[in-house]
Amino acid sequence: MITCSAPAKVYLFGEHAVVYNESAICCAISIRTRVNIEYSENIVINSSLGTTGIDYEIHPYVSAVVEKIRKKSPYRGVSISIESDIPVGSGLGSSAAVVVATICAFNNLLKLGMDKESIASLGHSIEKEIQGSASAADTYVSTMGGTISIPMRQHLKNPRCNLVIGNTNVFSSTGQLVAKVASLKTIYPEVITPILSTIGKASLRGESLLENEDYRALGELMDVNQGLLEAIGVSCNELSRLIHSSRAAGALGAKITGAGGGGCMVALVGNENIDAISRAIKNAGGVPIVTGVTDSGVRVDFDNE
Ligand SMILES: Nc1ncnc2c1ncn2[C@@H]1O[C@H](COP(=O)(O)OP(=O)(O)O)[C@@H](O)[C@H]1O
Ligand SMILES: C[C@@](O)(CCOP(=O)(O)O)CC(=O)O
Ligand SMILES: [Mg+2]
Repeated sequence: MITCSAPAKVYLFGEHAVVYNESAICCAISIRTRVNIEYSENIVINSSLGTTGIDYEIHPYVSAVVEKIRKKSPYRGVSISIESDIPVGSGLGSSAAVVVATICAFNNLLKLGMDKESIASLGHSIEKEIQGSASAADTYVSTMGGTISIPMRQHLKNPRCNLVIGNTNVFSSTGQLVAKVASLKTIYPEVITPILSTIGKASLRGESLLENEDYRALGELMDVNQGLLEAIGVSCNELSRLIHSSRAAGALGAKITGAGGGGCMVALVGNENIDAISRAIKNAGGVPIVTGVTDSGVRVDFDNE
């Protein structure tokens, strides 16, 4: 049996815009998905979503990994069992974490010799295939850990601040939200393209603010980024309520993380305000998760093969 795990992520800047090659800043966070794998007679995939074989309805991402790896290196069967602390369909990159941890598990079981760059790259091609179109951000950050600017794939300083996430518990599908932005961009290219490019500029400015540890300005620009996400139609009442409540309770900045339309927001928070902001999120109907950045990307947790 082999167990590999990979982290969730939040976007400080740049979701959606990054799909169009604009800049983004992502942080890997200390919430993980673990994938156990062992040889078996046939293919079994077990998770909180159900127990299946190759099944693109229930387990599209894991099924795609199983089939892609089989083409690279044929094997008879495996049993895959997934345990995850990452809420599914909520903007924290559960799809990327499960893809990357599953590839890593195969890499060790079948001794494929893939390095982290090739794990991230195969992960990205699978996100693209299942999601329709996808940036490299989620799979790259989940593979490498830390704070990373995309598309340059540069490691940045981790923010020395807390991240308080608020989950609306409203499920959203990344593929659908990405398609919604694509459709707006096709209908109103002269309006939507500059918004996406302004998000990219906020992210680039965010890189130097992070370097200088100017968290007040970083938070202010995260709020600007949120305004632009509202403009492209990826927020919702529940998210806006959590975002405004955490700002009122003293967050340095607060915005959606990930695809939006439900799922999670993230607030940048100084030490003194963690409790007040968690309470504000709860009172506004959300579930708070206090977390921080992890440098630990995908890793092998257990291997007795
Ligand atoms: N623990 C898990 N086990 C199996 N599949 C998972 C798991 N977590 C996520 N997935 C897959 O990822 C999909 C959600 O991905 P997505 O819509 O991109 O949302 P997000 O990545 O923001 O959580 C799920 O519908 C499922 O196919
Ligand atoms: C909206 C997007 O920028 C991020 C999606 O993140 P998540 O799947 O909602 O965690 C899409 C992408 O980068 O592929
Ligand atoms: Mg996803």
